[in-house]
Amino acid sequence: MSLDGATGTVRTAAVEVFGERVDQAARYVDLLATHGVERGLIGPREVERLWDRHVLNSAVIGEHIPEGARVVDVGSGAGLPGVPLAIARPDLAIVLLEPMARRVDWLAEVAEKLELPITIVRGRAEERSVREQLDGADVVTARAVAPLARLAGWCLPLVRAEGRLVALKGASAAEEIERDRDAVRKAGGAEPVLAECGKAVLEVPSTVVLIRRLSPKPTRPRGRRR
Ligand SMILES: C[S@@+](CC[C@H](N)C(=O)[O-])C[C@H]1O[C@@H](n2cnc3c(N)ncnc32)[C@H](O)[C@@H]1O
Repeated sequence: MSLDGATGTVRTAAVEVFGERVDQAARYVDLLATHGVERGLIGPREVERLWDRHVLNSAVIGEHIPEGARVVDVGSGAGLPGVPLAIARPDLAIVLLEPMARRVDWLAEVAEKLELPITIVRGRAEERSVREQLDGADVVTARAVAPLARLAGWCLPLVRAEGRLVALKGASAAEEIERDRDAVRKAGGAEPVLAECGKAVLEVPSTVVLIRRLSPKPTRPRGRRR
């Protein structure tokens, strides 16, 4: 399933998105299609659509990530979206956060084989030790980890004030925003914004929900009221 077997559209998109690092992306696709499937990290039926539905779809969220940002990818699993993002955007400092030992081992192997300068941390986003270690990120990314309300509660504490959560979502994104906007606000987020990315290169663009972390309100000095 390297780029040789891909359609012309996918090949053009891959070159556009990954540029001179397209071979590195192809090596990641091959790893997912072989060891990733053997180790149960990706379903066998996904192999046919690794490029468009997983790898390219993940990498294009970089459109919403500023140059040189410090990024934490929560719940990376097989490495999505963090690994394609790291390949497409070497300017980013990326941490992959994942609680399951088996998946952490896989991520470490991928990073080594692809020679990617990413950091892998084992833990859950809501754990105190993880918050202490990783807070202040410019951007937190997540795909298929939790509904928006829970995701905001887990991820926004890791984001610096005025930084953002970029959540890759499917067709349910608009409904999730309607349902969860109050919970997002309580978790310290601004109004969630629905956006598409990869429109110029993908047949089906990726849908993301963007949530800015609000700055804390200044506290009034006590005892000064007249
Ligand atoms: C359905 S998988 C999605 C993996 C990957 N993001 C993807 O799109 O293929 C959800 C992942 O989130 C991780 N996860 C679940 N709860 C988490 C938490 N509280 N903090 C960090 N990761 C979590 C799981 O271990 C799992 O790897």
